[in-house]
Amino acid sequence: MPRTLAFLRHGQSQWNLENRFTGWVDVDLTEKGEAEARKAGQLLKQEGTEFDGTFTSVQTRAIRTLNLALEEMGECWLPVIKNWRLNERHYGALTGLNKQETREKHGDEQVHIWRRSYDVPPPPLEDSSAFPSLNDRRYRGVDVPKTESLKLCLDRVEPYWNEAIAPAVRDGQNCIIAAHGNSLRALVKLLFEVSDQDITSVEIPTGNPLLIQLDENLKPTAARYLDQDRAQPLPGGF
Ligand SMILES: O=C(O)[C@H](O)COP(=O)(O)O
Repeated sequence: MPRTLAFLRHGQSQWNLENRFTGWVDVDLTEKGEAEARKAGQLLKQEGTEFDGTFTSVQTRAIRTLNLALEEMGECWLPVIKNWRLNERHYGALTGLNKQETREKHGDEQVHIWRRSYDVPPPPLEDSSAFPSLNDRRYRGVDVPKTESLKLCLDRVEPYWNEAIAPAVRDGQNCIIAAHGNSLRALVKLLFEVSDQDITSVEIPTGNPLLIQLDENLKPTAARYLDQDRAQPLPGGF
């Protein structure tokens, strides 16, 4: 029995608009981001897939994107499971900084390494940072990272895939995963078996559902973005 997964990156956030490194800071969607989320819901509805379950992070921008999409789909009743392991990659000491100003200060190459290399994390967030997550009660009992490369992000996403999402999919459920640019890149790397090198050029557009068909071994057999005008190249020849 084929299974369908929909990966949905949250719509534009306030700090996407301001071009700031966001990571674990809980910024909300802009009006454009809300519209992107609704459009994603319309596209998912047109597609006609019957979804059984949904997963998201504990960050407002992903949760609201999912809720707005489900509202458009007329499927607000679907179960939603939230887990910090689907959060955005932690941007360490870059958190809150403007991406262009950071390029001007450290150079394009260094910033590209921080943003897209597989295993080079940005410098750690300092304890004096204005953006601590440590005391946030949603992270009680969580070993809150001080920085993460994509590899470190995958290291905490993968157990959640194995323990929560994969069993549901194996069970025959079609699932939506509403998350973030880098936690979804981590899942794309895992599912499509993308090399450490090739994952550096994978970009996932905001609010554009990526529909993936999986076989019984959870190997992708087809994948496409529902909004083809805003699609990005996919790994694995899809
Ligand atoms: O956390 C962020 O700043 C964004 O959500 C993802 O940013 P990136 O494209 O710079 O990795």
